[in-house]
Amino acid sequence: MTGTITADQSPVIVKHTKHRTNSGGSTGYIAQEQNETLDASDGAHVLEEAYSYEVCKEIADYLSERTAIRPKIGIICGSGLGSLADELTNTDIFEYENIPNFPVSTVEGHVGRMVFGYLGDVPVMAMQGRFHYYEGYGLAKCSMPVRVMKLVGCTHLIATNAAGGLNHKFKVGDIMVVRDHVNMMGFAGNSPLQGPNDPRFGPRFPPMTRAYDAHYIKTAKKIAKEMKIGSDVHEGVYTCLGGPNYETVAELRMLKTLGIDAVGMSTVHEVVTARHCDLKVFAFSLITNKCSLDYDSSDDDANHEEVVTVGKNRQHICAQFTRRIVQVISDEISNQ
Ligand SMILES: O=P(O)(O)O[C@@H]1C[C@H](O)[C@@H](CO)O1
Ligand SMILES: Nc1nc2[nH]cnc2c(=O)[nH]1
Repeated sequence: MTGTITADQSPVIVKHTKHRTNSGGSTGYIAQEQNETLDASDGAHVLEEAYSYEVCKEIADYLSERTAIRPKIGIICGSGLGSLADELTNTDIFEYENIPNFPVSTVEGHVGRMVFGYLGDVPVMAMQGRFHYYEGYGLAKCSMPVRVMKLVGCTHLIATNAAGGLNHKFKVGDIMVVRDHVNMMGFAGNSPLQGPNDPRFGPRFPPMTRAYDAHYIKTAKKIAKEMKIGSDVHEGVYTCLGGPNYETVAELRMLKTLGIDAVGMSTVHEVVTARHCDLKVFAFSLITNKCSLDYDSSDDDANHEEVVTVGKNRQHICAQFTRRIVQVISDEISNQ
């Protein structure tokens, strides 16, 4: 049975409230409609969009009240990888536009719906479409669904993305299991955790040294061998840039020098948010294009059509890979 939950079943509409964090008297942790720039006399501070614990809880409750599926694993489908969610059975589907306070997906290859269902026999919730900074959403808004997953009851996040390969060993269509990330946007002072901290989600200063669960990295490589795709599956370091433009040759050379194996426009802030609220994380990149480190190779400019096409071509293998990891995680959760 597949159910699509429509807007008319939605009594819960929570209005975002504009709020200045320096106005005193409250936590300053209230959802905002849009970025609000305070002038110099107000402290010359630009506020990010933030969703309060209460608003995230309302979204989580909205979903949980409309499905009987109780997932422990949340999945984010990357560009061209949305068909992962099409593999789910017995689904309850929520269009983003019908979920109170949810943003909408504006990128081709991101359908824009939250799908609850079963991958094999494991209940999961999957975002068929994520939110990117370049769409005009702040990082807190891009990552808000991760907190919703936590409040729905998830203990694990699987994040997938399409990325450009910098490591010369990577071929188009390969999978890079994310070993670690470099938070370039964080270096520039942009974090999904910016603003007042709500300890119900997690601590003010969360560690990131073990952001990607080493056990699942090992498990994924074992699964790859069992699937006889061991030589197509690598381990590496991912970084997210703001986009939407792809990188210059000089930027790519710099990233490679920094030890980065794949570059994209997502995932890092979702993982920071997930670790803040103590979700275990597994992530992988589908290498959809090789990054040009050479000015003469003008025929291999990155483009989104190629990204989505490679995603579609590799959807079957990515879905199988994900399904097997989900099964292992689920077995381990049951045996705890
Ligand atoms: O959502 P992901 O990170 O998979 O999408 C990547 C980054 C950009 O959104 C897009 C560029 O082609 O693909
Ligand atoms: N930033 C970035 N994102 C991507 N997503 C897919 N390919 C790429 C790429 O080459 N660069």
